[in-house]
Amino acid sequence: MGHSDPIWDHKAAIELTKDWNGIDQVVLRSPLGASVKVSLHGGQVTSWRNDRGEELLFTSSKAIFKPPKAMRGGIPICFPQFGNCGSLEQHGLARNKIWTIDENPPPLAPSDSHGKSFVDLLLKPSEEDLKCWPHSFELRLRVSLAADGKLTLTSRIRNINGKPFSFSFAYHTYLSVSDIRYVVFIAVWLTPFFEVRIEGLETLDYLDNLWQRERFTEQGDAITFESEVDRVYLSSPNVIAVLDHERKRTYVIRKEGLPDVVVWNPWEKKSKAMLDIGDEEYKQMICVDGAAIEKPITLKPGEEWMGCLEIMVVPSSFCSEGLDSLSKYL
Ligand SMILES: O=P(O)(O)OC[C@H]1O[C@@H](O)[C@H](O)[C@@H](O)[C@@H]1O
Repeated sequence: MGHSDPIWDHKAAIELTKDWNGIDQVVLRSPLGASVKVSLHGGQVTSWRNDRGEELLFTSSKAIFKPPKAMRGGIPICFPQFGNCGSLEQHGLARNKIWTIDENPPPLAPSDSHGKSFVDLLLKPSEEDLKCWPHSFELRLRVSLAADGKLTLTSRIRNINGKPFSFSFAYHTYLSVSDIRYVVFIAVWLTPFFEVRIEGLETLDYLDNLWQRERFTEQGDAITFESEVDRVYLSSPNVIAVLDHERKRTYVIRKEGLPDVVVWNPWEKKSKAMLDIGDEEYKQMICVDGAAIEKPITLKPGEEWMGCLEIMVVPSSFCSEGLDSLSKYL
């Protein structure tokens, strides 16, 4: 755990508390009052607030905060499997395990900690895990909060010894948005625009989980929401944006080592069938995950992979500044 700015009070920046289940969680704070909560259950970020105290991640009011299942919201980590593409439990084992705090992590680039509050977590397989997935790995996660409120998650996966292994990975990021169904009419153009849209995935190929992972090509301008969506966009640009006109804010997302983007919203029928999400809550959330799914990552003994996700929230007008311009906030 650390904070690299000696002027900022270390104790105020990082606090170890218990979550609702009595499981350890780490609270990171920025000098201006932004905060992040990370539970040792799953290494899951469960809250990210800006300096006005507004929650930026979605958590279901019906979320079940009880191990061994991950709670519905925040940023669960999917590893070593995404979805049900494999023999493991849905989305792999990492999100359902108790992680530890890594007091002595191998160094990262100075930019990963400079001016930030951060914590390093570690997951190693138990004997039980090795029976389901017989690979010696170390999964390290650094969660950091910058002074300007930017959230960064850096994961490193190392093959400790033995045989090569392959895995998929995703930061299953639940963003909190205004009603995704809303349409606004701009008087000048008289064209309907959705209040919430994703930019950066136009013209990409995607695998549609609602069509047995068949491959399609995105035709629309920006991605908007009118029904259930469950897609893996392939080989996307490293910066994408989620615009929320109603709340006048844009999530700018940059990823490294994570070529794919999962976009998921369960919509009405599926939400009603799920125990841990309110019937109407699908309107207030979208999952936009930085992921490596289509081409699993393979590590030989001793090799390490790194996947990083940065999210910044910036005030926005209705018209996007364009992704190149938005990148300057990261
Ligand atoms: O209910 P879970 O296991 O958290 O998964 C939620 C959803 O996660 C998405 O990422 C998957 O693409 C969906 O198919 C899945 O339904």
